[in-house]
Parts: sequence; structure tokens; C-alpha cells
Amino acid sequence: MHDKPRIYVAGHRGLVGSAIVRALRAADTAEIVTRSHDELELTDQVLVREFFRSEGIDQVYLAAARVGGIHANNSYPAEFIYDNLMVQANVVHEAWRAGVRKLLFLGSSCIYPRLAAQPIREEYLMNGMLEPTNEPYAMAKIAGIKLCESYNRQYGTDYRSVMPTNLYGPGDNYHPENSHVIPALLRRFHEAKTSAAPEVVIWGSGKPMREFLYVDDMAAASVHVMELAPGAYAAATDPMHSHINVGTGQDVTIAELARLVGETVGYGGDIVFDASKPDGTPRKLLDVSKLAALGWRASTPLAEGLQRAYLGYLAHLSCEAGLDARCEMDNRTDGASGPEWRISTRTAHA
Ligand SMILES: NC(=O)C1=CN([C@@H]2O[C@H](COP(=O)(O)OP(=O)(O)OC[C@H]3O[C@@H](n4cnc5c(N)ncnc54)[C@H](OP(=O)(O)O)[C@@H]3O)[C@@H](O)[C@H]2O)C=CC1
Ligand SMILES: C[C@H]1O[C@H](OP(=O)(O)OP(=O)(O)OC[C@H]2O[C@@H](n3cnc4c(=O)[nH]c(N)nc43)[C@H](O)[C@@H]2O)[C@@H](O)[C@@H](O)C1=O
Repeated sequence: MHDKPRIYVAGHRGLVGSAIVRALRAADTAEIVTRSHDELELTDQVLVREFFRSEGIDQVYLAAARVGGIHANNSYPAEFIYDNLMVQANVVHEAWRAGVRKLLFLGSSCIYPRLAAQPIREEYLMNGMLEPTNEPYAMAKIAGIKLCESYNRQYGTDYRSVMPTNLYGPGDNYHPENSHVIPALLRRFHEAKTSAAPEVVIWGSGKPMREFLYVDDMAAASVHVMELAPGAYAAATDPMHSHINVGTGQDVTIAELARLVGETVGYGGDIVFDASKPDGTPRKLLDVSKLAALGWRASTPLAEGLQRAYLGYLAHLSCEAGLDARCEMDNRTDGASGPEWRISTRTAHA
């Protein structure tokens, strides 16, 4: 053990990983260890083993994953299942081999059955068929939970899992097709405003409902769950049902979200729907009572979070244009999926 614990944040340049780093830096109680994707390919077991063997890591936040919205999940199912299975298997196994006792695995609310009763309680896992547009990703995330539980049961580790709802905020992926709905709409509405376009097209019927959590709330929840006393976590969970939902407990329709994003950006034109695009899961509102009983609740209202997310998008545009000296290039175009996978620079200024 070191004076301060050495905490490895895997995926620190991503939306959530960068927010976890902000939260840990603000607390100033840990030494933070990071590696970018090009410095450490987490699907490569040999490299991951060498990293844990040499770095003396005490805790891991596993926020590295192949992540994307409904179109990306539907279009690249092989990458979504392979990358996520490999990254989590390598990180969990090699962390265990190196003696890391504490790890937090980030899953997703898409692990639950497509037609689960609402709000979705943790115990509804594996009670029904998954949503087809993201089944491979969801299967990998379910395997991630079971990986952590199995190492806990056999080796006595303390590997915990959180299942976030849909997340958004500064430092998001703004790719026009592969991103999630909020960054996609911030970009589309902004471009429509700038070009004075008469209408903005929203995918699907507008009827699906989604719950959105601001990313700094997600980071705070992650740190909260990681730091719960082992007895408190064990009392709230079960060795074979150990994951905890993280959300706001409130959802909106995609049509309502589109109206809110339009308002945030200041776009005055029409909103139209493209029914040829998939809706995905009709609704996936999380029951967040377990985490509330453990002392944590979300605090950022959607309208406020959208304002901050829009500022994050504008900062990202300044980075792309080379107008902001604080920007770091994050080499996102070097990923295995090729240069079109995502936009090459993102920024998540504190
Ligand atoms: N965003 C959301 O709405 C939600 C996210 N989650 C979960 O939260 C976690 C973080 O997601 P988010 O921050 O949004 O995702 P991002 O795509 O923003 O970040 C993921 C990070 O992981 C890195 N990464 C991906 N693959 C590899 C690899 N093979 N080796 C090394 N690094 C890799 C990425 O690097 P690079 O980009 O260079 O490849 C990136 O820095 C994930 O587990 C995700 O499933 C859960 C629910 C909702
Ligand atoms: C976090 C979660 O993210 C993914 O699931 P999802 O919840 O369906 O996420 P999404 O943000 O991509 O879409 C939400 C809704 O919004 C609609 N929608 C409208 N217009 C756009 C649009 O322009 N882009 C996108 N992406 N969606 C749009 C879209 O049709 C859908 O009805 C999973 O694959 C899985 O990875 C996962 O866990």
C-alpha cells in the first residue's frame, strides 16, 4: 500500500472516465494512474498483464469500453461484444493476478429485459429477452457483472458493479451517426441553427422514453459506491446479484428531449421524425431506491445538464478549430474501427 492509494482509471479520455478523474482530483486523496488507448490496448492480455505487474495499482475504475448509440450498436455488433468481453476479462483477471482488491465495473441499463416492468429493479436481470439493437453489448456487460461476482466468490476480492442509465455531458462523442442521442442532437440542432435550416430530423417515432444522468453525477455516484464500507455494500447486494442501478429516477420522451435540446441551443425551426430509424427499447427507467438507501441521489436537473453539455459541445468545436489552448488531442482516430468511428478531438474542461 502507498501513502495515497494508486487508482487506475481505465478509459480516462472518455465521457465518464474523464469525469471520474475530475472527481478524484477534486478529492485529492489518491494518486491517479491513466493510460490512453494508444498507450495501452486493453484487448491485449499480455500488455494488460505487464501494466498491472509493474504499476502497483490499488484500485481500478473500469470505464474503458466500446461505447456508442443505437446505430453504432446495431451496425458493429461484433466489435461491441468482442471488445467489451476482452477489455473487461483482461482488466478484471490481471487486476486480480496483481493483487488489486477493489475494482468498480461500469455496465449499462441495457442489461435488463427489453420489456422489463418499470421502474427496473436490480433483480429483474435475466428475466426476459434483451433489446435486439444492443443485445451483444448487453451480453458483454452481463458477463462483466458475473466476472466480478465470480472473482469475489472464489477469491474474496471486492469488485463492485454499477449500471448507469443513459449519460451525457462535456467530453461526449459527437459523431453524427455513432453517438448517443443527446450529443447527436446538440450537434444537429447547433448546425441547423448556424445554417438557418428550416427543420431538424429526429430518429424514430419520438415516443421512446429515456432517463438521462449528467456525467459528473455519474462520476460522483461511482466514487460513492467504490468508497462504501464493504459491510454496507454487502448488506445492500447479494454475492450473485451485486450490481447497483445509477440514474435519476425520471425519464422523458425523445420528442420532449428534442424540444429541450432545441431550446437549449436556441433553434427556432421545426422538429420532424424519421420513422425509418429504430426506436430501440420503448422505456428503461431505473429504480434507484437501492443507491438512495446507500446515501446517493442525482442532483443535476436535465435542463441545467443540457446547458452544460451544450457549453461542452461548443468547447469541443473550439478545440477542433484550434481556438482553445486547453485542448488535448486524444488520438481518437487511431482506434481499430477506423477514422470514421468518432470525432477526433473531445474536451471535458472542468
Ligand atoms: N455514455 C453512456 O451513455 C453510457 C455509458 N455507460 C458505460 O460507461 C463506461 C464509459 O462510457 P463512456 O465514457 O460513455 O465511453 P467513451 O467512449 O466516451 O469512453 C470509453 C473510453 O474507453 C477507451 N477504450 C475503448 N476501448 C479501448 C481499448 N480496447 N483499449 C483501451 N482503451 C479503450 C476509449 O478510448 P478510445 O476512444 O481512444 O478508443 C475511451 O477513452 C462504459 O463502460 C459504458 O458502457 C453506461 C451507460 C450509458
Ligand atoms: C446508453 C445506451 O445507448 C444505446 O441505446 P439507446 O438508449 O437506444 O441510446 P441512443 O442514445 O442511441 O438513442 C436513444 C433514443 O433516441 C433516438 N434518437 C433520435 N435521434 C437520434 C440521433 O440522432 N442519434 C441517436 N443515437 N439516437 C437518436 C433513438 O432512436 C432512440 O430511440 C444502446 O445501444 C446502449 O449502448 C446503451 O446502453
